Amino acid sequence: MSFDTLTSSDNTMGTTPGYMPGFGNDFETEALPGALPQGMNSPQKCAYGLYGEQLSGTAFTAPSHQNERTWCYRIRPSVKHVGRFDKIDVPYWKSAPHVLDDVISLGQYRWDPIPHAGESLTWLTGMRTVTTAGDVYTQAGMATHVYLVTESMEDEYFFSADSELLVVPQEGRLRFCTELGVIDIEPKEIAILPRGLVYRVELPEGKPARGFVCENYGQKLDLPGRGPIGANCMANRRDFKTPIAAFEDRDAHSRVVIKWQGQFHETFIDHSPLDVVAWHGNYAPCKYDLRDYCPIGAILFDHPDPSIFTVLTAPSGVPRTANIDFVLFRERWMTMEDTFRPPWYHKNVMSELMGNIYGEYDAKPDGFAPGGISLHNMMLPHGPDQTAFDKATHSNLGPEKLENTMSFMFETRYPQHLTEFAAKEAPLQDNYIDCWDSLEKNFDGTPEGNWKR
Ligand SMILES: O=C(O)Cc1cc(O)ccc1O
Ligand SMILES: [Fe+2]
Repeated sequence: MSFDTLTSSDNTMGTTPGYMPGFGNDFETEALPGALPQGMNSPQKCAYGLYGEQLSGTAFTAPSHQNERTWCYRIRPSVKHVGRFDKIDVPYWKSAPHVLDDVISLGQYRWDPIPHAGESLTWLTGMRTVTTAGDVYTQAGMATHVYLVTESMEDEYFFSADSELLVVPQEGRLRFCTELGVIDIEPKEIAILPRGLVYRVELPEGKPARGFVCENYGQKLDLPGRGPIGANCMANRRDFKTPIAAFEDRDAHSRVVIKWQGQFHETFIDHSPLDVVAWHGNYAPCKYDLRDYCPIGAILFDHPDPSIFTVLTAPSGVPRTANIDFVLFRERWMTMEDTFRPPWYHKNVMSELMGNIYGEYDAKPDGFAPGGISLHNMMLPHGPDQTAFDKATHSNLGPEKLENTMSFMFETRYPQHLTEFAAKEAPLQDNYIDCWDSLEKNFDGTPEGNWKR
């Protein structure tokens, strides 16, 4: 294994991150030989003069198959990475409950891609909350955001005590220099940043980046149970990648920003907090390539529920009713016979926020652009637009490959509330609901119906 260690003048944490395969594994990794204690967690004196420290992601007493924690061996303990806190304003990053009197969230909404604003924005200042759901104070619900990043964070670090972040890039690369190692992602990949993990976000190519974030206030994202599908397909555990240890021993005046109970706080220190030389455990960030997702689908007739495309799911406490399902609609074959193949018209007790990563989504060939977002809130009817309906009802149904398509859904049991940014600043399509305007009555009392097209 190669190690990315740094000199005190280096700010990059290496250029080629290394990863370990597996989802939720008990990993161990060291950036200096012998830095990781063997057979115990808390030796009287740690090698290299390091401090031992535990990062707990679940209650100490959580059932053992769910218990997550990581032991870090670091240059300074985390208490040295914070000082006194001052509240700061991060005006576009909102948390639930955030229900506005003059904004109507009841509706079907769609946005054009949110453009870069022409101002210099970091991961923190470039986060634009679109919806919030549930309640951050009680660790239930989520928020959805679009990030518009044009600048790397420099001598600035962040962690969210409120949430785990699921990051879905749509344009440009990102580098997460975290306490536990470095993760690079680009469009078609995702990253998961656990609650409490300190990191800095860089643009490794210096090019602006845009993408989507699902902020999970609740229990951690997990792989869905496959039930009768068995042990393979959908997202396979081995395809998730967790970074190897990397650290900085760097003295520089630095700002640490913490999101805690929906509010932002800053504190200043005189060194980099990314100083974990070795670690072991199962509470760690990871990345996943969405091209590794192996969809399971209908092979004779009918259109199954989209839950078959669940990549990750976060429980809510109500059995099989997710706080968040992350669902992927990617390239796949359509083979169903005598079937209306695109998503059916429906109303859903869950609320559905979708984003287009690239290409065309089969239910919305018109107007749902890459980078665009749609929201079909709890119990709001929706379904294919006129173009998709016409194709689905009149085309010959041979096997057809849906090519050049990758959209996703953040689905939650909680209704989603629009922020002021989403309702008033972002490029909301006023005419979105017109996409169903021309759907006609084909009913004429005869079994054949009166198909005008
Ligand atoms: O509304 C949508 O486009 C998402 C969706 C897709 C699908 O195949 C079935 C149901 C569903 O909500
Ligand atoms: Fe839907």
